Amino acid sequence: MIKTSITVTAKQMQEIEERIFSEGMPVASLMEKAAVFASQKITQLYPLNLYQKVGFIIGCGHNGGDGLVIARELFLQGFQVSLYIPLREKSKDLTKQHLQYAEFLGIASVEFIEDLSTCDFIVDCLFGFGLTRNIEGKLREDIIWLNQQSIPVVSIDIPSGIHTDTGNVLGIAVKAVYTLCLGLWKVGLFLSSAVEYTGSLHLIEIGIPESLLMGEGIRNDDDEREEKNPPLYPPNSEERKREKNQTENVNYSFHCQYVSETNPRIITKEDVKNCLPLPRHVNTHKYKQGNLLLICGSNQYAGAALLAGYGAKCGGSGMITFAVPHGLKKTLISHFPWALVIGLPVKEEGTIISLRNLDLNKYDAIAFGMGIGREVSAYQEQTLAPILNSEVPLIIDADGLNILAEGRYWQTIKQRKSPTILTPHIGEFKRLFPQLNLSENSLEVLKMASKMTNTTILLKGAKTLVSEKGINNWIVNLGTPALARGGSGDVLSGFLGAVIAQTNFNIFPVSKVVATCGWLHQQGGILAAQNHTEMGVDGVTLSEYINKAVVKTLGD
Ligand SMILES: NC(=O)C1=CN([C@@H]2O[C@H](COP(=O)(O)OP(=O)(O)OC[C@H]3O[C@@H](n4cnc5c(N)ncnc54)[C@H](O)[C@@H]3O)[C@@H](O)[C@H]2O)[C@@H](O)CC1
Ligand SMILES: [K+]
Repeated sequence: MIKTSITVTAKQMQEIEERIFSEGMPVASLMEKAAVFASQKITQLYPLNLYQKVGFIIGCGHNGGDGLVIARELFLQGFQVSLYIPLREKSKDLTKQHLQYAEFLGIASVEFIEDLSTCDFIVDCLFGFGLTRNIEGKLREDIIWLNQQSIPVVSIDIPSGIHTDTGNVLGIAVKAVYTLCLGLWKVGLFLSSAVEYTGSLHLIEIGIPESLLMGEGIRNDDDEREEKNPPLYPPNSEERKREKNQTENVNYSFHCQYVSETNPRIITKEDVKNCLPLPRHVNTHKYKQGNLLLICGSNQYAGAALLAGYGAKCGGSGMITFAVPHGLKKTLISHFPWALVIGLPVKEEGTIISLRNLDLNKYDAIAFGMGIGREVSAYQEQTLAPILNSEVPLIIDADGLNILAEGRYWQTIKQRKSPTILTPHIGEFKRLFPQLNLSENSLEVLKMASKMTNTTILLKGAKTLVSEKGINNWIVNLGTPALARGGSGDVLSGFLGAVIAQTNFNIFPVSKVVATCGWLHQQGGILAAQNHTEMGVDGVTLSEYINKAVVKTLGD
């Protein structure tokens, strides 16, 4: 269902609702529907037998109107309801009407927010997508007070104070335990500045017709599934490489009158299942299952090469070759007896100084940079330059990104015909693109960066974002702080490399496969933390759980 995966801006949501209203749906009916469904969710989360006293913070717009309908429903079910209505005089007509009826029913209003201090939970209906300017004055004080209480807060549509499009905090914002988003996901909910405010996210289905969201060019999962097992090619055939690896702005997103094709989609479990290189063709062999080259490690950071190897192991590629400092060869072989290990020359400090005469084009994917050390930068002409000139899908991570940040190779990258995937965390992103201000609007900045560099960027953070050339954009709506640990990124790069090596980009857009890997990486972290706590998720454990995440996802 496209409704559960698309994200919208405030303007797009307004336009969609305007259309629904212009086609005959009364505004009050849509509000009633949204709020009644939201009230049902609230009573599931806070059943009356356990939670009797509920407070509402009611704004002047339709978010406040929703709040009054929810308050009415809960009151009629027997909850003790108190309303705090700081902007009463400015209320919109529909909100006023619901207020009048609430008062008729005898629902209590309180004068100060502090009067809600004895509530079992509070419902935040101060502002929704109509918030346009910073929250100031008394309202600001109210939200500061609210955030200091230990009373759980449920935000309706979006935590009041969060910008619907950028996720930025407009002065101050409510910290919710749950956010019940109405109808369609508001994009700001998934952006890093909003993450600590939203709590657990739930989408409330309000019956927005799918026909309004569909349009020409939608590629649905069934199309993809049919094409998933294309004819098998002889190994290393030039024809296969050309077909498989070169993508010319393939755009698999939807075209809809109201939602831009560049709006990010939430990667779903179904997307993930569909993008995995499974099931394997019965007549396959190792060179048809992806030939991955990992160029990684230094004497100082040998562990990064190992962790990339563990990540690659769970990505299932048919052949894995490590190109590492020759001093690491024995260690690598002892961990990965099934892999080929090529020793490369190093300088005294233990960093790779040349790729010797590696035939890079014979691989199906290359992952470069994990633990290579910053000193490798001095040898970039012998290391990074030939890699960028290869005609192979390429993943660049860690110190590989730090070399890129020196800025000499953007032109070469832009001209690459095969996919280039960058996997920075926020600090690396800022070093790569010092001219861009990530905190202003992280999504738009990411889109801009991937567009101007002709790359796919996976931006690591509390929520992972993926943008391919600014066109195909994805949000990974899963995350765990258990992965905030050295080595998690190396595992991801290896895993990505192994999956990318098996992917035919004529069938799946790079961005979707990258988001799939990001999703499984997080899901692996979540499952690992469930069994080992957030303290117990080291890189090796994580890699085991990525495989468990694959098994669980396929079984669900
Ligand atoms: N469009 C619709 O009819 C529907 C909207 N729904 C609800 O309506 C919400 C959007 O309603 P609105 O467009 O009325 O917007 P809001 O309820 O978010 O509030 C907008 C009001 O707040 C005022 N305002 C904005 N920033 C302010 C600030 N910093 N300080 C003080 N006042 C400020 C505006 O002047 C306006 O009066 C959604 O989030 C959702 O909860 C749902 O009921 C479903 C139907
Ligand atoms: K709200």
